[in-house]
Amino acid sequence: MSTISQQMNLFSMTRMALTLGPGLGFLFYLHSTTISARPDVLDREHRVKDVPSYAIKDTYDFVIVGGGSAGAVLANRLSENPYWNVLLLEAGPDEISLTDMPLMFPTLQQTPFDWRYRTEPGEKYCLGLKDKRCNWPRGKVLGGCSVLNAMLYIRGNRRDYDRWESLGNPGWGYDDVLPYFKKSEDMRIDEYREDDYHGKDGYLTVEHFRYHSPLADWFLEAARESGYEIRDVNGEYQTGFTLAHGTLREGLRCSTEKGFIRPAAKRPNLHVSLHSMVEKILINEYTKQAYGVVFNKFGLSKTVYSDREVILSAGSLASPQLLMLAGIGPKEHLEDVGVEVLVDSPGVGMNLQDHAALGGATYLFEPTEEYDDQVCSFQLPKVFSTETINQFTQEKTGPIYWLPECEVMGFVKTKYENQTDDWPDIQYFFASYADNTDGGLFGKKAIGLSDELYSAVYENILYKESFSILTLLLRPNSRGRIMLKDKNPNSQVLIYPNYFDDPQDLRVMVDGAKKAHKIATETPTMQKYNATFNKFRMPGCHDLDFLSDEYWACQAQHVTMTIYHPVGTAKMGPDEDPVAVVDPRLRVRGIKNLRVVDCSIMPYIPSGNTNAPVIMVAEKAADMIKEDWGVLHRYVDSSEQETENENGDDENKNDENIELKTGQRTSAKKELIMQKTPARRDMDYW
Ligand SMILES: Cc1cc2nc3c(=O)[nH]c(=O)nc-3n(C[C@H](O)[C@H](O)[C@H](O)COP(=O)(O)OP(=O)(O)OC[C@H]3O[C@@H](n4cnc5c(N)ncnc54)[C@H](O)[C@@H]3O)c2cc1C
Repeated sequence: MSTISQQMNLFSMTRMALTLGPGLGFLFYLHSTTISARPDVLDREHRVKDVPSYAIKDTYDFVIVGGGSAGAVLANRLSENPYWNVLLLEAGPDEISLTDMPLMFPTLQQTPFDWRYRTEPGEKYCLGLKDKRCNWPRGKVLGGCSVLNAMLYIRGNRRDYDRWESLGNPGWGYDDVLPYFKKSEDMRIDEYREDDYHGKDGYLTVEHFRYHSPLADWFLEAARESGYEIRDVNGEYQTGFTLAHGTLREGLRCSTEKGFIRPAAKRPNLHVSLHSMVEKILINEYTKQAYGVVFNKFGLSKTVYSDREVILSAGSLASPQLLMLAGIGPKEHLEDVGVEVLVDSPGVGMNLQDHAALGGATYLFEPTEEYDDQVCSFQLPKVFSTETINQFTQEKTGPIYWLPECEVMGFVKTKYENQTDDWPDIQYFFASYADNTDGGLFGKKAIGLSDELYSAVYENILYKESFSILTLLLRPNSRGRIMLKDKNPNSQVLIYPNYFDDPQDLRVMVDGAKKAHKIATETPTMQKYNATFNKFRMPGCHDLDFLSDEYWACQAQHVTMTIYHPVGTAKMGPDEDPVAVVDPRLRVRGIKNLRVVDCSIMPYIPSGNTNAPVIMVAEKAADMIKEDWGVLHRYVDSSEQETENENGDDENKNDENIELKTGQRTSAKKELIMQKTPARRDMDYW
């Protein structure tokens, strides 16, 4: 490093250290004012009560490990049956008021709500990040990643699910899963409420973000000028652009904790135990039957037994870890780390897929006079103000309801994709935010940008009006892997994402980034605001022609950003597939009474963000579990229900035993015929 860049680096670090105090001061003031002025955010009445250790029973029908996106859905749906007792074990705490606020999205990472994973270093990715390792945030909180995520509601493409089915997974085609997307959804965007692709009676509320900057309109207009449709990308067609749809209720985050657990929190047959780190799945080595778990709560080890099933919903990193620790995994690897092999399951931890993005594509622009008194892009000194806090606490408006990281989203096809097909291979996040606009306080820390890169690329354009575009690879060919570090359940797994292992992934990314660049610089709308690419180059890419294909590829390999969607590490598949870990009913092969229900089971990553898909997976899994245990469950969709009502039937006729009265929901759209079914035990195991 030259002396000039060393000095720049030192200046940058000192400046950040000096601005950290006021930044954190803002957060503290916002948090404390919200507590006193916004009881609706705290929602004390509906919050879950952590079951104390002494009240935890010895045995439950179902023990769910992990209260994240999927686990929360299961806890609700399984405890709909009043004859079943359900225990949900979550390693983290409950949400807090800051997690509700869309603007706070990047500030939640690298905090105690985040497991703070980091990938192993590689030669082809994350080269501009600290130690050449990417940060992989994962929610350690009730609601899991749905509490840390960017709230973007995207389902993926019809073809994704048809492909899952074609691999030998009956019941997972698009026409089968669409009813479950609809079942979970409480669509509140007026124009989509009555549409065939959306549901309005589910627990997961979907809205537009309440606050937008003028850039949102410019982005949409630029996309239109580039020939793209503005449409519902969760509807009949996916290719096109849209104002972001968010998992939001009244403008605030609708995590699965808020959506699914709060309405069920008062059911007597559901126990939720927080701060409960599951360390071991108990499996009878002779019968190969799962019968409970060992977990640690506040330093005390506790064992609970399951009468029916243990369900792993600990996410794509921890579920394969717990399987491997229980002796279910690739034989050689288990032997290497000294775990006794129970089932040689070569697919556990394999098939890791993630959406990698090309980060750092920053554009400067000049707003015209009419925007003089407006916040255009997110600029920390303008947005972190008492006025913003007052708007939030007193008027329920303002930038706290904003997600500058993605105002507009697009799905496009590169030259490598069939142009007549509606199966885009690239997704864009058009952001009225860039890493220079927060002075490095949050984004830099969350991604893990190196000090050297930050000072070289951003220090000269600090707090200037800027936007950025994230280009994301929707269907990577590269595959990564999760491995155990050792036998200790508290050790984090080793993550090898292997981004760009297949060179075609880099080619697709480059073509996608160039298309985005055209939208950003060659459309009349963007030219009106003189949008230009940040001229300060990536260290490591200096020698390459600026914005040549090689330069874009180099940038992708330096600022490689996870879009936080790891999937596939315990994939489902038919018996013939030797690396399928679970069957199409999500039962772990070779073990009885053990299922995996979370992102791990996805054989291929969906073409879009993964929260809505995993919620769909959990909704469907809950029905499969009910079916498998002889509990008839029929979901009646709205049209059928209306006919029944016209015939004079009481719409709540089967609901008297079902405690669904908390929250805003009615359970009128369901008909549940519950019967007490005996647990199937092959032997007495304790
Ligand atoms: C920063 C970020 C931004 C994202 N943005 C979006 C977005 O905008 N839109 C979108 O659709 N998706 C987004 N995602 C991805 C999406 O949220 C996840 O794919 C999804 O939430 C994963 O759900 P899951 O149920 O598989 O796992 P998780 O939600 O991760 O749930 C796993 C749960 O298990 C708990 N757990 C783990 N190990 C143990 C243990 N041993 N004992 C007890 N509990 C345990 C964890 O604490 C966690 O609560 C984002 C994710 C992140 C992290």
